[in-house]
Amino acid sequence: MAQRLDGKALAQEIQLALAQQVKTLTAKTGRPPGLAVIMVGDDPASATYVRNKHRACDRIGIASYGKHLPASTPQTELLNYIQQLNQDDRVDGILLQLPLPQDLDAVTLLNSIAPDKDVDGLHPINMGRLLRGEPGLRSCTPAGVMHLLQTYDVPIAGRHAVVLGRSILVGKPMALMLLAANATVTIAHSSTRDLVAVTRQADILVTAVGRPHLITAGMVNPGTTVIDVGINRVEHPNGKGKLVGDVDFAAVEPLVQAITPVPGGIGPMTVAMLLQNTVLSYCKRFHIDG
Ligand SMILES: Nc1nc2c(c(=O)[nH]1)N[C@@H](CN(C=O)c1ccc(C(=O)N[C@@H](CCC(=O)O)C(=O)O)cc1)CN2
Repeated sequence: MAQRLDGKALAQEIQLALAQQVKTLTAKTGRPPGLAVIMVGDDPASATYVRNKHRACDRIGIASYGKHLPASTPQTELLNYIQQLNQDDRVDGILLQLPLPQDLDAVTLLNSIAPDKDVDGLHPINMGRLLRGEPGLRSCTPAGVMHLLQTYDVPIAGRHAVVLGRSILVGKPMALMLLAANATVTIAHSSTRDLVAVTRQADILVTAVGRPHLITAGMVNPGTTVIDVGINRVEHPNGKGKLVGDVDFAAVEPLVQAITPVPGGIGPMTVAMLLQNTVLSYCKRFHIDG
């Protein structure tokens, strides 16, 4: 049976350590780190994630700012609000919760966040730094995957990592982070031919597609570490919703080296990395070693 990589437990450990660090830092500087989360519209899943982010901030002593705005909010109003937050000295991190309502231009809005407050790591400057192997704020989900792999001593250097999905939020930065850790990286996507042949070669398989049961027993090998980034809500026969990843967990778990569950895997690590990025950004602004 595979080793379960417990993201929930690791995220709790990280938050505990951050709480201690934030306490010391706040006593030193006289103000806590600040995070502004902007949510636009009423997507119920996003509302849950944003609420969880505020709660996590409260738990570890980060001050929460930000707003919940109606879906009808004009682009210019949002741009002005982001500018205000860019200039607000209490705010070290700004995050625009995705997805946005269709009428808004997410790229322009994300690009208007000051790069040194971009705790989501999605600004072209931070993406460029990742591409060039320079220090900078890293996207939270792939950073969480790397942290989990490193904590569980999963070998990366020289191994074949297959990343399924090519989004800006996960797939592309994930591939770059694995490459920076000296993996041989393949990015597979909807046009990849013979996907099974590709995934079967993976020492590390990261799937971030958003399709339940995409990864089946025939797509892995006994040495594979499977990282499931998918978060899909499916109907359970009892009528209640259930959260599943991209992997057919019951079928794949007995066949592989290690695997992350959903829930309890990469989701909680994403929030832990967001808090860590906020503290990093704060330390940088105060010229303190983080
Ligand atoms: N601006 C961003 N938007 C979005 C991001 C992001 O990183 N930046 N990621 C996702 C949503 N997300 C964080 O925002 C997120 C998703 C899931 C979880 C999580 O902890 N999931 C739990 C289950 C929670 C539940 O029951 O619903 C788990 O997997 O165990 C945290 C954060 C899209 N948008």
